[in-house]
Amino acid sequence: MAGSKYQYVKNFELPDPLLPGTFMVYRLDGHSFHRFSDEHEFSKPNDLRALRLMDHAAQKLMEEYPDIVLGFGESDEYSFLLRKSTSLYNRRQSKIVSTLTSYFTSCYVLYWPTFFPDSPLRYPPSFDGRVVLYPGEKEIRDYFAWRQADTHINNLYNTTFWALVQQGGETTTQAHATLRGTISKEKNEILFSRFQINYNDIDPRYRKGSVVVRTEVPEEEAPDETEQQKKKAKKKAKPRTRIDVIHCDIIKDQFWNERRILEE
Ligand SMILES: Nc1nc2c(ncn2[C@@H]2O[C@H](COP(=O)(O)OP(=O)(O)OP(=O)(O)O)[C@@H](O)[C@H]2O)c(=O)[nH]1
Ligand SMILES: [Mg+2]
Ligand SMILES: [Mg+2]
Repeated sequence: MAGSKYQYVKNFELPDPLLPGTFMVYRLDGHSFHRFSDEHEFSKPNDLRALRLMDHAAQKLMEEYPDIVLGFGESDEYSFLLRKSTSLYNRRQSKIVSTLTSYFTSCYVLYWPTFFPDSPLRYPPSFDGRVVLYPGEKEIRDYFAWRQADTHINNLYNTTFWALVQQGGETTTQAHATLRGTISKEKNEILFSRFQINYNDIDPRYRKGSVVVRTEVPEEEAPDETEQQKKKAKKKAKPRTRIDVIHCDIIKDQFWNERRILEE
């Protein structure tokens, strides 16, 4: 059937497949969260509620999309690694980016009241999304190292900045000036000598960001299952997994050696 005379316009919709056999990293970032965090009075330098909500939305996304093998979050952003061989939506770029971004955003809004029980949403938050393809394991390791190094740099800066303002009585302009041109060691020294803060004692959640991984669940760890559920679970070829949020180093080899993240 030829369809209607209008149908030719469909030909303007071009396919946008992502190169097969490459690693796909999908990253989203809160749109204008500088304003959003102000309007919702996020605490400075880090708002635990907001970070936990991001982590929760990331876990929900990974529950929905089994092809995501790793997540990493900091501030208003999250990165997700998809299996190299994923055929999610036939690797159609816009379909993947728009659906994942929309699902994460919906989760962020749906679970907002759980994490902000005393602070209703004042306007609808939105996130941008993108996919970047990487050819090999080295680039994937370096990508995640880049994001975690960024977490460290930003957190050290923000922690020192807000200590100068909140505890040191400096104005934000003065604090900017105090920190201009300082290296990490100097920020650590300001924190320690002026505010008795040992940077390494700060919660790893803030220093390392959030790492979301699938962990295989050994059978004895699910004690409330019935015998029938246990049998059913055993029958399944795939081991059962749990989606955990941890705050560990992902720059060194150990994390990657302990897990089979980069395997098919
Ligand atoms: N107070 C506070 N602000 C936060 C927190 N997490 C993120 N933000 C804010 O969110 C911003 C995120 O930075 P960006 O993503 O670079 O900037 P943006 O304003 O979202 O702008 P675009 O991403 O370009 O749309 C930070 O600069 C902070 O203003 C937090 O835990 N506490
Ligand atoms: Mg942003
Ligand atoms: Mg950001």
